[in-house]
Amino acid sequence: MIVQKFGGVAMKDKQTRKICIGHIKSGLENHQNVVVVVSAIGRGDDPYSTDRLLRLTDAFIYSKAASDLAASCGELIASAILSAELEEAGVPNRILHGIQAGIWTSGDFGDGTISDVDPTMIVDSLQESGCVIIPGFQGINEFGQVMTIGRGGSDLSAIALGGALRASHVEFFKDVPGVMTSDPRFGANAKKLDEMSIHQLLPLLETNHPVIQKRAAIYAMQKAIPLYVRGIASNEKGTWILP
Ligand SMILES: Nc1ncnc2c1ncn2[C@@H]1O[C@H](COP(=O)(O)OP(=O)(O)O)[C@@H](O)[C@H]1O
Ligand SMILES: N[C@@H](CC(=O)OP(=O)(O)O)C(=O)O
Repeated sequence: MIVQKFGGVAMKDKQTRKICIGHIKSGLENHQNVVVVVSAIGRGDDPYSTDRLLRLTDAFIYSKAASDLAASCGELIASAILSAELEEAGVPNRILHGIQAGIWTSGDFGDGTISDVDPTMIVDSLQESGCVIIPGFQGINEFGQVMTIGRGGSDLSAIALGGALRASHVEFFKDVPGVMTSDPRFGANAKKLDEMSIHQLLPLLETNHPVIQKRAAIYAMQKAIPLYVRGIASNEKGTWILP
C-alpha cells in the first residue's frame, strides 16, 4: 500500500482533481490499497482555503480551539468533494476523520504534535475499500478536541500515516516536477533532482515556502519512510527521497 498526499494546489478545482483521481487510479492498480491525504482546497482568498477559514472572525484570537475547529473544516470539505468525485469516476472509497482516523495529538492548538497514530480503523476500512481518504492537518487530543498540526501539516499527516501503516512510500503531488536544486519560483536555473537522502533535503527546507513541511521531513527521517515528490500535471519521473 501507499499513501498519496494532495495539497491545496492539486485540489484547486474539478479539473485538477480529475488529474488527482487519475493518479489515485494508477496508485490502486500498482499498489492495491491507497490512503489519500488531502489538504484544504486552494490558497489565500479561495473560499475554503485554510487562510480564508482562519479569517472568518477576528474573535478566533480568543479561542484557539474554535480557530482550529474552523481551520480543520477545510480538509473535511476537500475530503467530501474528492470522495464524491472519486465515486463519480467509479472509484469506491471511504472517508475517515477525527477519532476514526486514529491521529492523536498533544501540545498547543494551531501547532499540535502527533503523539500517536492508531491505524486500526484505516486498516479495517481498507479491507472494504482499497481507497481511504483522510483529511490532513488535524488530529484529536486526549479531550477529544480537534487540533491542527502547523501550517503545511498535511505533509506530516501523510508521513505519520505512512509510518503507522508501513506504506512502501508516501507520494506528494506538487505544482513542481519534483524537488529542485532551489525554489523554481525564484530562478529559472533550478534543476530537478532524481534522488536524494532526507538528510540532503533538509537544507532545502530552510525557506518560508518549503517543498515539504520541515517537521514532516524530520519525522520521515526518524521513522525511515521513503518519500516520492512528483508533479501533479505530468507522468514525468519525480524525486525519490530516501531515508
Ligand atoms: N527546492 C525546491 N524544489 C521544488 N519546489 C520548491 C523548492 N523549494 C520551495 N519550493 C516550493 O514548493 C512549492 C510546492 O509546495 P507546496 O505549495 O507546499 O505544495 P502543496 O500544494 O502540496 O501544499 C512549489 O510551488 C515551490 O515554490
Ligand atoms: N491546509 C493547511 C495544511 C496543508 O498542508 O496545506 P497544503 O498541503 O496545501 O500546504 C495549510 O494551508 O497549512
